[in-house]
Amino acid sequence: MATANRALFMLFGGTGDLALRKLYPALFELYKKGSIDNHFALLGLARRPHTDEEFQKMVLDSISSEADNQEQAEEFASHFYFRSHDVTNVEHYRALSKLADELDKKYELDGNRIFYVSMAPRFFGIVAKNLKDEHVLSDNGGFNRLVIEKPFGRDYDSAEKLNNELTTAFKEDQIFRIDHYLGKEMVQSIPVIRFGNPIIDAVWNHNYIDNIQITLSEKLGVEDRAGYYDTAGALRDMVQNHTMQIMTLLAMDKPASFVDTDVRAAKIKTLENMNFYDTEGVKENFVRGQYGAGSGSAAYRDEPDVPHDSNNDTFVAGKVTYKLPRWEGTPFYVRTGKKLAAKATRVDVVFKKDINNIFAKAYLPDTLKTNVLSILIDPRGGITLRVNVKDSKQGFHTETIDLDYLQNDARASEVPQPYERLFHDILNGDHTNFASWPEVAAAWKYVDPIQKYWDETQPNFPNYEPGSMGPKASDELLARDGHSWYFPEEK
Ligand SMILES: NC(=O)C1=CN([C@@H]2O[C@H](COP(=O)(O)OP(=O)(O)OC[C@H]3O[C@@H](n4cnc5c(N)ncnc54)[C@H](OP(=O)(O)O)[C@@H]3O)[C@@H](O)[C@H]2O)C=CC1
Ligand SMILES: O=C1O[C@H](COP(=O)(O)O)[C@@H](O)[C@H](O)[C@H]1O
Repeated sequence: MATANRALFMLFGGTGDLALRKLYPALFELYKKGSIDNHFALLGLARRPHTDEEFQKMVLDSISSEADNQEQAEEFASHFYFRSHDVTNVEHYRALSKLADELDKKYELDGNRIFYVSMAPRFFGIVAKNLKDEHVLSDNGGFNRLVIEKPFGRDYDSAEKLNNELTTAFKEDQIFRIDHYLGKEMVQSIPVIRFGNPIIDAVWNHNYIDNIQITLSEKLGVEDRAGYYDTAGALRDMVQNHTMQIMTLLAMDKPASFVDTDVRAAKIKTLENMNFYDTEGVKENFVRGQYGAGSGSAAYRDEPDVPHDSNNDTFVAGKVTYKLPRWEGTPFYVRTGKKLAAKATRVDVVFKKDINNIFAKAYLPDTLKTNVLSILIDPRGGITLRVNVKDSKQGFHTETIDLDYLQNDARASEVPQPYERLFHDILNGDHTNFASWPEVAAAWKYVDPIQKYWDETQPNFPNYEPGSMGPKASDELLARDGHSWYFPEEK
């Protein structure tokens, strides 16, 4: 049985989509597992008024598919309180402090407070400042932790400004920047696959690895999020954060230990050692795309709330290289986009082929293929290793087989959702699965010149069909190096 943690959660944006769809179900899972028990309370905050009872009803509805015991669900929901609160109104914070003290006393929370800001990013800084200035932070020996949703800025300058605002009120070790991909089971498995297996650890370098491919592809389009997405685009929405975090876990040198400070140090070194591109580099190494219409599906420019002349990117592919000796000459290809052929988050590690192929000399055609280690993240976790074997026919020929591990239904249903894992880490004060400021800063410094060049040049959009794997330029990017995307695999 896990040790229960005590805390008061203050959720700014407590009636919002994220809170109701993801955060309350995640907390309920922790409650069912005993990671939080009767010593917790959650104060939901938003402008429109609701009674505690109405709010508890919203919470009950939001956890209905996780609840197999109504009594337990109601007991959980009874820990939820609501206050109408405008985050821009300083006076509203004064009442919060008193209420927090009362809840602290009622539930014996040891003064532990978690401030979760789940609202539009323009409010992140002001909430942090007001919490500090209006003395809502606990001062009786408990912890104060600030959780910030994405996006963390829209370029380096805005991210730095936001970070300065946050750090006038909270110290770096009190800030948890959410990247929900870091809460995914198979993303967290990457360091174990690499450093927990000597046979993999030993070959994880440019001597053996030809290239690494990272794909975050979605079947869905922009849906109803054009207001945000059309001002962001795939580069900001998916590359600066999720893709870079996955790539960093793949590229980092072995941390001194797996405690959060050591993991962060290894990640920071990796991010700061990417080869940052100038304009020529961007032109050569990054391509963008936007989906057009096709097979009954609307073009991006015809989606609700998208301007008809939008040049926003719904697809990005790029080639990333490092200054690290481990990766000399080994490119990392990344790709992400909407309205693609499949929902697939995966890593394909393509190994070098043995140049001294003794079989080719003796037995005619060279049918050996490269070894490929695939780490499957979504929709189903798994690992596949492509290896060469002798086929079963007369004579001596080779074929490839896949050594496959795919989570079965039972295992998949046990896997905690990302927000459940991340809440667990926040309660335990573990920063391993959260981005530190230097990581965020380096990622923005990498992405900014790409975005700048794209903002200054006219793309030829739309340039890919829904249901494809993006524009032709994405394939050409790899073809230039004599490579091709491994996924979807040719069978
Ligand atoms: N929804 C999602 O799937 C995802 C969301 N995110 C991030 O999570 C955050 C929240 O997103 P989401 O839940 O979708 O947003 P919503 O628009 O659904 O919710 C916003 C919440 O903030 C409240 N709010 C708005 N203005 C104020 C104010 N001035 N003072 C107090 N409360 C206010 C709203 O209630 P009221 O209007 O009553 O004040 C509502 O509860 C964003 O940073 C987003 O980028 C990240 C990944 C996925
Ligand atoms: O952060 C985001 O992620 C989702 C994709 O997340 P996933 O867990 O379903 O892979 C993406 O659709 C969204 O645009 C982006 O903001």
